[in-house]
Amino acid sequence: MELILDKLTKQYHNKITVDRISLKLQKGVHGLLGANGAGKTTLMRMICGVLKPDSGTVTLDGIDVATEEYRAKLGYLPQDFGYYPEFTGMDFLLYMATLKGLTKKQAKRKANELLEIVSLKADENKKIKNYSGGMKQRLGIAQALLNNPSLLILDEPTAGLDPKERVRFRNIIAEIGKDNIVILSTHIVSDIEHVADNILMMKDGQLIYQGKWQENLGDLEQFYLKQFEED
Ligand SMILES: Nc1ncnc2c1ncn2[C@@H]1O[C@H](COP(=O)(O)OP(=O)(O)OP(=O)(O)O)[C@@H](O)[C@H]1O
Repeated sequence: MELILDKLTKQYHNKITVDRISLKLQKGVHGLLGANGAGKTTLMRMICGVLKPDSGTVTLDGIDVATEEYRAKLGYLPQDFGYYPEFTGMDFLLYMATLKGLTKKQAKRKANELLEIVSLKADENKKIKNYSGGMKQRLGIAQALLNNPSLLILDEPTAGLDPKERVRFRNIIAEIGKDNIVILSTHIVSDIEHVADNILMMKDGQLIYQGKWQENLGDLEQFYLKQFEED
């Protein structure tokens, strides 16, 4: 399994938001770090095919991002994910499963399985408006997993989670990353430090670091802060 970005570029007005990013990613958890405005969301939206690049390509095992075949392999939790407050967790997953083309029987089976994985089984009949931030995020991950994606994209998924939720979240992500490609963006180093197999660091639309974090470079947090200090 391989995700390939080739000179991916997006410009808004006079500002290049994503600047010729080329990358090859295999299975594992990839942590995308960058300050607010670095271009993370723009990059992720292009990887998900919801935003068309000005130039460059995105392919998963040779399949182009603009195809139905690619979409079938993709799971996406956007930053501004809209939940339906009056739905229960179970209803929401069944609804999303229908949108993704699962039959009623498949939907039921999958929803049950995922609620178990994200530890929401006991709360499946509670309305989402009564869920905590962490519970909503876990439900968001569950909906992204409905189609057994081999590529999972999570945009700032840890925003608003308390420390306990963060740990729980990390464990879920690590498990999924064993067999799939997971890309997760954040501006908080500690969110990915212990879970990411690979670090991607973005600044002003460019990748300034890519690879396993090398201990000889020192502390990741210090390195990260230094990159953004110079501005
Ligand atoms: N639709 C748009 N029109 C104009 N400018 C945009 C648009 N989307 C993003 N930008 C600009 O592109 C830059 C990068 O935005 P982006 O959301 O990709 O960054 P980010 O790293 O995800 O930051 P954040 O964590 O704040 O979401 C910002 O300067 C933003 O104002």
